[in-house]
Amino acid sequence: MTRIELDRVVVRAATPGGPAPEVTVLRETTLDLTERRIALIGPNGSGKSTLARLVNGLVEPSAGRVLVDGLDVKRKGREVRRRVGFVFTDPSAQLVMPTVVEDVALSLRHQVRGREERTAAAREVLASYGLDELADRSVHTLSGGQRQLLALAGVLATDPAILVADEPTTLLDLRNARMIGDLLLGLPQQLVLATHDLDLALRCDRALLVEDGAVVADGAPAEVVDHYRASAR
Ligand SMILES: Nc1ncnc2c1ncn2[C@@H]1O[C@H](COP(=O)(O)OP(=O)(O)OP(=O)(O)O)[C@@H](O)[C@H]1O
Repeated sequence: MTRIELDRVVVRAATPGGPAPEVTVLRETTLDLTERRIALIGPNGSGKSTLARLVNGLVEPSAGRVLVDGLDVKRKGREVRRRVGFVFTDPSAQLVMPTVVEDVALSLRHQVRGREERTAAAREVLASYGLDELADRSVHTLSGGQRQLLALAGVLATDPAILVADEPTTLLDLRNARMIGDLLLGLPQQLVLATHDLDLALRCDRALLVEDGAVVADGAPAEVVDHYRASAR
Protein backbone atom coordinates (compact mmCIF):
# COMPACT_ATOMS: atom_id res chain seq x y z
CA MET A 1 0.00 0.00 0.00
CA THR A 2 1.08 3.55 -0.69
CA ARG A 3 1.55 6.29 1.86
CA ILE A 4 1.40 10.08 1.76
CA GLU A 5 2.87 11.97 4.68
CA LEU A 6 2.81 15.66 5.50
CA ASP A 7 5.28 16.58 8.19
CA ARG A 8 4.58 20.03 9.65
CA VAL A 9 3.84 21.46 6.23
CA VAL A 10 3.10 25.16 5.81
CA VAL A 11 2.29 26.85 2.49
CA ARG A 12 2.62 30.60 2.19
CA ALA A 13 2.11 32.68 -0.92
CA ALA A 14 3.23 36.17 -1.82
CA THR A 15 0.40 38.67 -2.03
CA PRO A 16 0.18 39.94 -5.60
CA GLY A 17 1.50 43.40 -6.28
CA GLY A 18 4.19 44.00 -3.77
CA PRO A 19 5.91 43.75 -0.45
CA ALA A 20 2.74 43.22 1.57
CA PRO A 21 2.95 40.33 4.04
CA GLU A 22 2.63 36.82 2.68
CA VAL A 23 -0.65 34.99 3.11
CA THR A 24 -0.75 31.59 4.74
CA VAL A 25 -2.60 29.27 2.38
CA LEU A 26 -2.06 26.16 4.51
CA ARG A 27 -1.33 26.36 8.22
CA GLU A 28 1.03 23.85 9.80
CA THR A 29 -0.36 20.45 8.90
CA THR A 30 0.81 16.94 9.77
CA LEU A 31 -0.94 13.98 8.16
CA ASP A 32 -0.33 10.30 7.54
CA LEU A 33 -2.55 9.07 4.71
CA THR A 34 -2.62 5.32 4.10
CA GLU A 35 -6.32 4.74 3.36
CA ARG A 36 -7.24 3.83 -0.19
CA ARG A 37 -9.72 6.66 -0.83
CA ILE A 38 -9.32 10.00 0.88
CA ALA A 39 -11.75 12.88 0.32
CA LEU A 40 -10.82 16.52 0.81
CA ILE A 41 -13.92 18.62 1.41
CA GLY A 42 -14.54 22.21 2.49
CA PRO A 43 -15.64 25.63 1.26
CA ASN A 44 -14.27 27.45 -1.79
CA GLY A 45 -10.82 28.82 -1.17
CA SER A 46 -10.25 26.75 1.99
CA GLY A 47 -7.07 25.04 0.75
CA LYS A 48 -8.19 21.72 -0.75
CA SER A 49 -6.41 22.25 -4.07
CA THR A 50 -3.29 23.37 -2.27
CA LEU A 51 -3.30 20.20 -0.19
CA ALA A 52 -3.92 18.06 -3.29
CA ARG A 53 -1.16 19.77 -5.28
CA LEU A 54 1.42 19.26 -2.55
CA VAL A 55 1.24 15.51 -3.22
CA ASN A 56 2.85 15.75 -6.66
CA GLY A 57 4.90 18.89 -6.17
CA LEU A 58 2.67 21.27 -8.13
CA VAL A 59 2.74 23.29 -4.90
CA GLU A 60 5.89 23.31 -2.78
CA PRO A 61 5.82 23.60 0.99
CA SER A 62 7.24 26.81 2.46
CA ALA A 63 8.14 24.75 5.53
CA GLY A 64 8.01 21.07 6.40
CA ARG A 65 8.14 18.03 4.14
CA VAL A 66 5.80 16.01 1.97
CA LEU A 67 6.71 12.35 1.53
CA VAL A 68 5.21 9.91 -0.96
CA ASP A 69 6.16 6.36 -0.08
CA GLY A 70 9.04 7.84 1.85
CA LEU A 71 10.26 9.96 -1.09
CA ASP A 72 10.61 13.68 -0.43
CA VAL A 73 8.48 15.40 -3.08
CA LYS A 74 10.79 18.39 -3.24
CA ARG A 75 13.99 16.39 -3.72
CA LYS A 76 12.65 13.43 -5.68
CA GLY A 77 10.11 15.31 -7.79
CA ARG A 78 10.57 13.26 -10.95
CA GLU A 79 10.22 9.94 -9.19
CA VAL A 80 7.22 11.17 -7.27
CA ARG A 81 5.48 12.47 -10.38
CA ARG A 82 5.87 9.08 -12.05
CA ARG A 83 4.13 7.58 -9.07
CA VAL A 84 1.39 10.17 -8.67
CA GLY A 85 -1.15 10.81 -11.42
CA PHE A 86 -3.08 14.10 -11.34
CA VAL A 87 -6.50 14.87 -12.77
CA PHE A 88 -7.62 18.50 -13.00
CA THR A 89 -11.14 19.96 -12.80
CA ASP A 90 -10.89 21.10 -16.40
CA PRO A 91 -9.55 18.26 -18.54
CA SER A 92 -8.57 20.77 -21.25
CA ALA A 93 -5.64 21.63 -18.98
CA GLN A 94 -4.09 18.23 -19.70
CA LEU A 95 -5.29 17.40 -23.21
CA VAL A 96 -2.67 18.95 -25.44
CA MET A 97 -2.41 16.92 -28.64
CA PRO A 98 -4.56 17.42 -31.74
CA THR A 99 -6.27 14.02 -31.67
CA VAL A 100 -7.53 11.72 -28.97
CA VAL A 101 -5.20 8.86 -29.83
CA GLU A 102 -2.16 11.14 -30.01
CA ASP A 103 -2.99 12.49 -26.60
CA VAL A 104 -3.00 9.06 -24.97
CA ALA A 105 0.16 8.16 -26.94
CA LEU A 106 1.87 11.21 -25.43
CA SER A 107 0.99 9.95 -21.93
CA LEU A 108 2.65 6.66 -22.81
CA ARG A 109 5.97 8.19 -23.92
CA HIS A 110 7.86 6.83 -20.90
CA GLN A 111 6.21 3.41 -21.08
CA VAL A 112 6.33 2.51 -24.78
CA ARG A 113 9.30 3.43 -26.96
CA GLY A 114 8.49 3.00 -30.67
CA ARG A 115 6.03 5.40 -32.32
CA GLU A 116 3.85 2.73 -33.91
CA GLU A 117 3.85 0.57 -30.80
CA ARG A 118 2.82 3.63 -28.80
CA THR A 119 -0.10 4.39 -31.09
CA ALA A 120 -1.24 0.76 -30.91
CA ALA A 121 -1.00 0.81 -27.11
CA ALA A 122 -2.93 4.10 -27.03
CA ARG A 123 -5.72 2.55 -29.12
CA GLU A 124 -5.90 -0.34 -26.67
CA VAL A 125 -6.20 2.06 -23.75
CA LEU A 126 -9.01 3.91 -25.55
CA ALA A 127 -10.83 0.66 -26.26
CA SER A 128 -10.68 -0.32 -22.60
CA TYR A 129 -12.53 2.88 -21.72
CA GLY A 130 -15.03 2.58 -24.56
CA LEU A 131 -13.43 5.55 -26.32
CA ASP A 132 -12.07 3.71 -29.38
CA GLU A 133 -14.56 5.29 -31.78
CA LEU A 134 -13.26 8.72 -30.82
CA ALA A 135 -9.60 7.88 -31.45
CA ASP A 136 -9.10 10.08 -34.51
CA ARG A 137 -11.29 12.98 -33.41
CA SER A 138 -9.95 16.33 -32.29
CA VAL A 139 -10.08 16.61 -28.49
CA HIS A 140 -11.96 19.89 -28.97
CA THR A 141 -14.93 18.07 -30.47
CA LEU A 142 -15.48 15.87 -27.41
CA SER A 143 -18.16 16.48 -24.80
CA GLY A 144 -17.10 17.46 -21.28
CA GLY A 145 -17.74 13.95 -20.00
CA GLN A 146 -15.78 12.34 -22.82
CA ARG A 147 -12.94 14.78 -22.26
CA GLN A 148 -12.72 14.04 -18.53
CA LEU A 149 -12.83 10.30 -19.23
CA LEU A 150 -10.05 10.72 -21.79
CA ALA A 151 -7.92 12.75 -19.36
CA LEU A 152 -8.40 10.06 -16.76
CA ALA A 153 -7.61 7.28 -19.26
CA GLY A 154 -4.38 9.08 -20.23
CA VAL A 155 -3.27 9.38 -16.62
CA LEU A 156 -4.22 5.81 -15.68
CA ALA A 157 -2.40 4.47 -18.75
CA THR A 158 0.84 5.47 -17.05
CA ASP A 159 -0.09 3.15 -14.16
CA PRO A 160 0.36 5.55 -11.25
CA ALA A 161 0.38 4.14 -7.72
CA ILE A 162 -1.55 7.15 -6.44
CA LEU A 163 -4.14 9.30 -8.16
CA VAL A 164 -4.89 12.85 -7.08
CA ALA A 165 -8.05 14.36 -8.51
CA ASP A 166 -8.94 18.02 -7.95
CA GLU A 167 -12.71 18.41 -8.31
CA PRO A 168 -12.83 16.09 -11.33
CA THR A 169 -16.64 16.03 -11.54
CA THR A 170 -17.43 19.71 -10.96
CA LEU A 171 -17.88 20.58 -14.64
CA LEU A 172 -19.87 17.45 -15.50
CA ASP A 173 -23.58 16.76 -15.71
CA LEU A 174 -25.15 14.26 -13.32
CA ARG A 175 -24.69 11.23 -15.52
CA ASN A 176 -21.06 11.91 -16.35
CA ALA A 177 -20.27 12.97 -12.79
CA ARG A 178 -21.59 9.61 -11.63
CA MET A 179 -19.64 7.74 -14.31
CA ILE A 180 -16.34 9.46 -13.44
CA GLY A 181 -17.04 9.25 -9.70
CA ASP A 182 -17.77 5.52 -9.87
CA LEU A 183 -14.65 4.94 -11.94
CA LEU A 184 -12.44 6.84 -9.51
CA LEU A 185 -13.84 5.15 -6.42
CA GLY A 186 -13.47 1.72 -8.01
CA LEU A 187 -9.77 2.14 -8.80
CA PRO A 188 -7.24 -0.05 -7.01
CA GLN A 189 -4.91 2.93 -6.57
CA GLN A 190 -4.77 5.20 -3.56
CA LEU A 191 -7.01 8.16 -4.38
CA VAL A 192 -6.91 11.70 -3.01
CA LEU A 193 -10.11 13.38 -4.14
CA ALA A 194 -10.84 17.07 -3.58
CA THR A 195 -14.56 17.42 -4.12
CA HIS A 196 -17.70 19.42 -3.43
CA ASP A 197 -19.75 16.28 -4.10
CA LEU A 198 -20.50 15.08 -0.58
CA ASP A 199 -22.05 11.83 -1.83
CA LEU A 200 -18.68 10.95 -3.35
CA ALA A 201 -16.90 11.97 -0.15
CA LEU A 202 -19.24 9.71 1.85
CA ARG A 203 -18.14 6.74 -0.25
CA CYS A 204 -14.46 7.29 0.59
CA ASP A 205 -12.58 5.61 3.44
CA ARG A 206 -11.47 8.80 5.15
CA ALA A 207 -12.40 12.45 4.81
CA LEU A 208 -10.58 15.63 5.72
CA LEU A 209 -12.50 18.86 6.19
CA VAL A 210 -10.39 21.86 5.21
CA GLU A 211 -11.43 25.30 6.42
CA ASP A 212 -9.47 28.51 6.24
CA GLY A 213 -6.18 26.76 5.44
CA ALA A 214 -6.39 24.08 8.13
CA VAL A 215 -7.68 20.53 8.48
CA VAL A 216 -10.43 21.00 11.06
CA ALA A 217 -11.98 17.53 10.98
CA ASP A 218 -10.48 14.20 9.97
CA GLY A 219 -11.92 10.72 10.13
CA ALA A 220 -14.89 8.65 9.04
CA PRO A 221 -16.59 10.43 6.10
CA ALA A 222 -20.08 10.31 7.66
CA GLU A 223 -18.87 12.21 10.71
CA VAL A 224 -16.72 14.67 8.80
CA VAL A 225 -19.52 15.43 6.33
CA ASP A 226 -21.95 16.00 9.25
CA HIS A 227 -19.44 18.39 10.78
CA TYR A 228 -19.18 20.28 7.47
CA ARG A 229 -22.96 20.48 7.05
CA ALA A 230 -23.34 21.77 10.60
CA SER A 231 -20.62 24.40 10.16
CA ALA A 232 -22.17 25.65 6.90
CA ARG A 233 -25.54 26.35 8.50
N1 LIG B 1 -0.15 31.18 -5.23
C1 LIG B 1 -1.08 31.78 -4.47
N2 LIG B 1 -0.99 33.10 -4.19
C2 LIG B 1 -1.90 33.71 -3.41
N3 LIG B 1 -2.96 33.07 -2.88
C3 LIG B 1 -3.11 31.78 -3.13
C4 LIG B 1 -2.19 31.05 -3.94
N4 LIG B 1 -2.60 29.77 -4.01
C5 LIG B 1 -3.75 29.69 -3.29
N5 LIG B 1 -4.06 30.90 -2.77
C6 LIG B 1 -5.22 31.21 -1.92
O1 LIG B 1 -5.30 30.23 -0.92
C7 LIG B 1 -6.64 29.87 -0.66
C8 LIG B 1 -6.83 28.38 -0.87
O2 LIG B 1 -6.85 28.07 -2.25
P1 LIG B 1 -7.19 26.62 -2.81
O3 LIG B 1 -7.22 26.72 -4.30
O4 LIG B 1 -6.30 25.62 -2.20
O5 LIG B 1 -8.68 26.40 -2.28
P2 LIG B 1 -9.78 25.31 -2.58
O6 LIG B 1 -10.25 24.82 -1.26
O7 LIG B 1 -9.27 24.29 -3.53
O8 LIG B 1 -10.93 26.15 -3.27
P3 LIG B 1 -12.07 25.76 -4.37
O9 LIG B 1 -13.04 24.86 -3.69
O10 LIG B 1 -12.65 27.11 -4.66
O11 LIG B 1 -11.36 25.16 -5.53
C9 LIG B 1 -7.49 30.74 -1.57
O12 LIG B 1 -7.90 31.86 -0.83
C10 LIG B 1 -6.53 31.12 -2.67
O13 LIG B 1 -6.90 32.35 -3.24
